[in-house]
Amino acid sequence: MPFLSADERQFLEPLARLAYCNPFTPERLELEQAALGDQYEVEEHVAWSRTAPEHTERPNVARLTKRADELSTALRGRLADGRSATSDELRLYEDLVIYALYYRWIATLSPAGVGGHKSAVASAWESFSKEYQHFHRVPGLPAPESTPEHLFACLLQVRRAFRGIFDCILGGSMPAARLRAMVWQSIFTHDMRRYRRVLYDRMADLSTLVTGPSGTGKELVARAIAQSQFVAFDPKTRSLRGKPDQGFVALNLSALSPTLIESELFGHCRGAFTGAAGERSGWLEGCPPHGAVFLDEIGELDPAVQVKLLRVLQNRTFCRLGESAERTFVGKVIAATNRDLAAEMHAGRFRQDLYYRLCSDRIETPSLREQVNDRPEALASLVTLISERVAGPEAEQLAAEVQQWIADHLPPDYPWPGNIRELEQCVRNVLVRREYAPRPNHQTRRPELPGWLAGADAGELTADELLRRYCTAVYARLDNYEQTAKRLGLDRRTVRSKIDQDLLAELRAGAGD
Ligand SMILES: Nc1ncnc2c1ncn2[C@@H]1O[C@H](COP(=O)(O)OP(=O)(O)OP(=O)(O)O)[C@@H](O)[C@H]1O
Repeated sequence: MPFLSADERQFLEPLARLAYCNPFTPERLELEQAALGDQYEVEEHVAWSRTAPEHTERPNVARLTKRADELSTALRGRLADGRSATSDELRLYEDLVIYALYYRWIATLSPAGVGGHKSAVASAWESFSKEYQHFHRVPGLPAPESTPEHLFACLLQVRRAFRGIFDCILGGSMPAARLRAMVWQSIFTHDMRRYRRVLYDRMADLSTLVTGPSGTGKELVARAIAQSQFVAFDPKTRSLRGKPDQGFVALNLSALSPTLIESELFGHCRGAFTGAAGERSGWLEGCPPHGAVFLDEIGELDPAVQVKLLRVLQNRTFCRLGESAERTFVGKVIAATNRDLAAEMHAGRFRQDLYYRLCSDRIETPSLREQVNDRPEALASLVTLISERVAGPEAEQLAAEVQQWIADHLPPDYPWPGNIRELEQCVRNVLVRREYAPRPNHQTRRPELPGWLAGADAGELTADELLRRYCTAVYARLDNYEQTAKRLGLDRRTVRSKIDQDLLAELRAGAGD
């Protein structure tokens, strides 16, 4: 008698593929349907879109997990009774156990557990490892492909990635759904089995380039990828070997001069430039193996810094400004631009070798207009989701007011040049003033450089003026002398003496823009 009945095999084969599929693609629904057969319930919403409930709350998933639980127990019993199974049947058994354990222990983790909080992770591990041993310590069963701690770390990562993408990247249109699926693929590739076996700690070698118009979530995507990187689990301390939410730093390259970019990225030693009173480590140095440095507006990077960045991507080495000692970068680079980088390369403004190095993985964020053209209701659903963030329990009423305002005042083909950022602004404006004033010639791209740096770009500033403006700009952001001094590697008194009060007032007034 075969180890698996035809009916069990019919359930297990799609389930094994389901355990490793991209949850943001329609393939997931097809596999659920194939596994459940007649029991599959057609759901009102397209389940892979953002308008659907979280997958643990879906009736089809509840049916699948119930059957997976029952079957894993039954099959374990058969193995313990000495029934022989083919290698293919054993592989299906292993995938079934992974699916069942994920839904029993990982998918139910609290947000603290998903974020890597020690006690929540430790208690999930306790239950998980017990069950894991129960299903795998069966006489005659070959050792599974992964150790329990590695599998646990991978499943926690899957959960972190799912939550990060599902919660942050909004939109119920096909382009938004495709974006979520692409972000998932950037994290795990298209082959999650290979990822679990060999790629999990090599993904930092692949840089990601995010392109798309301003305000479409490029930084959001970068953050979701960074916080979903693999973090190993240590069974001795029963904790993760790193904090998943503490490895993301973002640098806006259009707002800084080449020297300041170098200082921020690579760090500097004492005296490397005027005002560098002490030494300071840069973002590359402080980035953990599971972290990422986000380089926004990469298309505006000065050619001299492009060369140094290429070296980082090729050899993973760099030097602090003013030093010759080589240091190593262990994280991932994620870059973004709303420029056409290929055109920049053809025009000779962007290095070809750097371009190809950055393009190993590309993601394109869709404009809001693209989303609305695909599905007109996408606008209303985005307004609702944004209203939930802004007004909490009063979201429904606010969303209705905003939609009414949009219908009364904007043409149906309004282009939303500022994309989702602009829609957020519109929701907030209607909340506060009951109206929104779109700019007639809304600038979709940022100016080349902010006003406070324009003189530097033209080569008109003295080093002291540049330092004054930079100190003021960083102070305007941090609002604290101590932290500004630390960030800039200067002493507190120097920072205080450099603050330009007029510029500070100007920057503060423009902060809400
Ligand atoms: N798909 C999205 N889902 C949810 N929020 C979004 C989305 N796209 C953009 N936003 C929101 O819009 C604002 C701008 O997003 P973000 O900074 O990531 O855009 P960007 O493409 O990096 O813009 P820029 O090119 O101007 O730097 C943020 O408040 C973000 O939360």
